[in-house]
Amino acid sequence: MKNYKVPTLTIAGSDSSGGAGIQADLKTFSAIGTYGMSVITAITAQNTQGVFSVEELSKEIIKKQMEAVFDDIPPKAVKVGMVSGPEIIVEIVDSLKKYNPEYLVVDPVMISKSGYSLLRPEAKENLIKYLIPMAYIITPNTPEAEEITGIKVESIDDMKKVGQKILDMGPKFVLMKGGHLEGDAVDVLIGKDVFEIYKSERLDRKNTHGTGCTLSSSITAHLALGYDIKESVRLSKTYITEAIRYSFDIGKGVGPVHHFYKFE
Ligand SMILES: Nc1ncnc2c1ncn2[C@@H]1O[C@H](COP(=O)(O)OP(=O)(O)O)[C@@H](O)[C@H]1O
Ligand SMILES: Cc1ncc(COP(=O)(O)O)c(N)n1
Repeated sequence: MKNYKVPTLTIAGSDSSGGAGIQADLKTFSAIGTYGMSVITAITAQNTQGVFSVEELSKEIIKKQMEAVFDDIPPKAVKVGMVSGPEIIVEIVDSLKKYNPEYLVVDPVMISKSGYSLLRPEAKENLIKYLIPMAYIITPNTPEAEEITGIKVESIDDMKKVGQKILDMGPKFVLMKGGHLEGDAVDVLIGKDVFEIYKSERLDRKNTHGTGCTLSSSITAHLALGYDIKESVRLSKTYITEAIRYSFDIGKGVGPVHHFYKFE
């Protein structure tokens, strides 16, 4: 059930073309029916054809944004996306520890669909050491899961094995996304006493800019609305599948998914 008075927060990078990052997150928070807020970590000059430049914000302004939000409108659930550099991660982790939100969804954004690195290599260690262990749920795609564990992921069996390794790093749940594998689009949810497979048909679509951002924001919004983890992932898997089905051509490259397909 929608409730536009339930606050949700995204801590992520800005995508000037509106298909991924903060912009996708806020659209998703609204489409699912929550009150969306944002802490911007970095600004990208980006469109459907690629990422052309990235400028990180200072850790001071990130801290101030977190204070401003949490002191006034404590979010029910928080999502972290692009975090860019090692100092920013430390700042975000410190603030999250201080405010201790009920649900923390971590989307370990590393490389854009267009192949641009959105996480500086020297930031990987802090992501693994500090951010991943505090997540309620982390949502890696297969290349990200490989980066985190150093193990190849080429099958659903690999997703289970590597997902378990990531679970051992401390998060409560891991959602291994299988969009980069062949065949059906299969995601695997792993927790201490939880193991669920979410399968959908693979849609033959070119416009998949922002799929990961949209899925993790949808999970965040559903958790904030009171759904449990399995139901939040199930409803979000349906949402992303339909958003991909109705994705559309805008711009000259890889266009966005349709966040508001339900409202057409
Ligand atoms: N062509 C597709 N058809 C249907 N679902 C897809 C397709 N590509 C990705 N998905 C789904 O979209 C979500 C994002 O997946 P993925 O592409 O693995 O992550 P990311 O966008 O972070 O790279 C997952 O639920 C995945 O199963
Ligand atoms: C600011 C920002 N955050 C995240 C992504 C990843 O999205 P995708 O993997 O769909 O390119 C992106 N391109 N830009």
